[in-house]
Amino acid sequence: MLNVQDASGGYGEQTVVKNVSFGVEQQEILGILGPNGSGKTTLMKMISGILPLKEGTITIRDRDLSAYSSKQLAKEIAVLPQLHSHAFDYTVRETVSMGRYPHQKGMFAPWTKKDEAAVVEAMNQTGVTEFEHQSIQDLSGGERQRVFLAQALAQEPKLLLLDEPTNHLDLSYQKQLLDLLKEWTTTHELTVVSIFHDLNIASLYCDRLLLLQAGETVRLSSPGEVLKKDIVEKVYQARVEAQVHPELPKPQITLLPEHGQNSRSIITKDLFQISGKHIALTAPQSLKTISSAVIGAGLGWHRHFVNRHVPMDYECADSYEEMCRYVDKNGWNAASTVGMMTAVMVEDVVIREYQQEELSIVVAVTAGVGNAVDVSLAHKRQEKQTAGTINSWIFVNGKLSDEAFIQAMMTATEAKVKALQQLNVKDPVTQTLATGTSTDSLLVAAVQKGSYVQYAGPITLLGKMIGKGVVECTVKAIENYRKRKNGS
Ligand SMILES: Nc1ncnc2c1ncn2[C@@H]1O[C@H](COP(=O)(O)OP(=O)(O)OP(=O)(O)O)[C@@H](O)[C@H]1O
Repeated sequence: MLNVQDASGGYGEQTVVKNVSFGVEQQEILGILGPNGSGKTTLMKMISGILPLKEGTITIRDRDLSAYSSKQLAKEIAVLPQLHSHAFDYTVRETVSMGRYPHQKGMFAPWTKKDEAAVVEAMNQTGVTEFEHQSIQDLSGGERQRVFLAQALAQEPKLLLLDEPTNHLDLSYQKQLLDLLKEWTTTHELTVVSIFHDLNIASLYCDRLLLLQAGETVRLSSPGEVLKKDIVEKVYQARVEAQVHPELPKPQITLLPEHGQNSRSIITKDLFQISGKHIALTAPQSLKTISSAVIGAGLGWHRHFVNRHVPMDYECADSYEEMCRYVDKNGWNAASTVGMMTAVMVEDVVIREYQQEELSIVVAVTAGVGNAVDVSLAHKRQEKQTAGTINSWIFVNGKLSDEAFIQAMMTATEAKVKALQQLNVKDPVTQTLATGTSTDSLLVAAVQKGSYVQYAGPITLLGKMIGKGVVECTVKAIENYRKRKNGS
């Protein structure tokens, strides 16, 4: 559709865009990214024919840009420039109707049914029909932006050039506008080239990205290949992290500000509060967590940690909601709490501290083995899940990588199995060695300050402490449980 070959351009003597080459397929969305002043708008001006090339060629449908008359070009390309505050005193309908100009034959050409249909569709699709008879001067920035998009769409272009289209739009209209463009690429065979400052929006909606720096191409590829931590950090001169999107295989860039959580918070045994109803810990600052808890599960940042006693026959249609209510009622905020449940007596918890070199951890375990399970034979069992019994918490006074968080979960799980072996705990149904209970839960939480921990497998510094700590605490917690059972 569009082909840019070795294109250079700029203003007067100054060459701003240098030797840029790329092609855009029909129905593709190409995003142009780059820091302020990197030449994005200049390149757009070159593509739309406003700014002549100093070198190279640009073709649209294999025909050189210079071979098109301005009216012919307007039938192919529509441009939505960056929104400016000034606007003429036209109504919304008049403004959108101007988009039909390239399709009209002569000054006094009749307004055709096709013109009317294109204007109505464009206004409907962009949600501006309700303002149809209002002056665009009376609209908000976001509403005006949608009117100019409607004008561009009414033009029925094959190629749409956009400069920061989501500027001024709230989240909902950003999504609507970009969903609409994506849809038009298939329904109207539209091709889109758009400048973006928001890297994450560009990642979500663009098929490919062109990243510019000082007028030159840094990279031209899929979002996954362009939005890499090292590339973005170098080009934008900012600390970032590239993370996964929860639903799509598209990277999302998160800024890492220079201000972090200030003081270095250390988790110690003294922070635990144990009552007959629960074990609770409120950290001085939020901790990064990974857990399989009832609330606050998965990856997150949490400040409150609760392991709550529930009766053996606890049954609730929505234990998540019920647990949130319990946590809120007790004065913690459910959104910042990792909450677990256990049927064992919480007074029997075992909490111990471990330290090696610069690194320290606190392990807390509540354990009961009434519903112990041999995972290898669990497929033979039919009974329902009951409240969790072996709940393990591991607090790390260090900074963990993502790998370390996951390896810490694995190491802790292996250690728990070892504790059950040591005590010869059996699955009461199969009479084979148990590997856990039916609903065990695990938390790894880290202060994310101090010693950096890249790995947490069994023979790493952290892994060794987790291995020793979880085995010792689990064994002791099961002994406490057995003592109470035999004693009662
Ligand atoms: N009309 C002009 N005359 C002279 N120089 C210009 C003109 N327009 C832009 N420039 C210069 O060209 C360079 C690139 O500007 P351009 O607007 O293309 O950057 P950009 O990547 O779109 O920036 P931004 O993200 O800030 O919109 C800048 O150094 C700018 O000062």
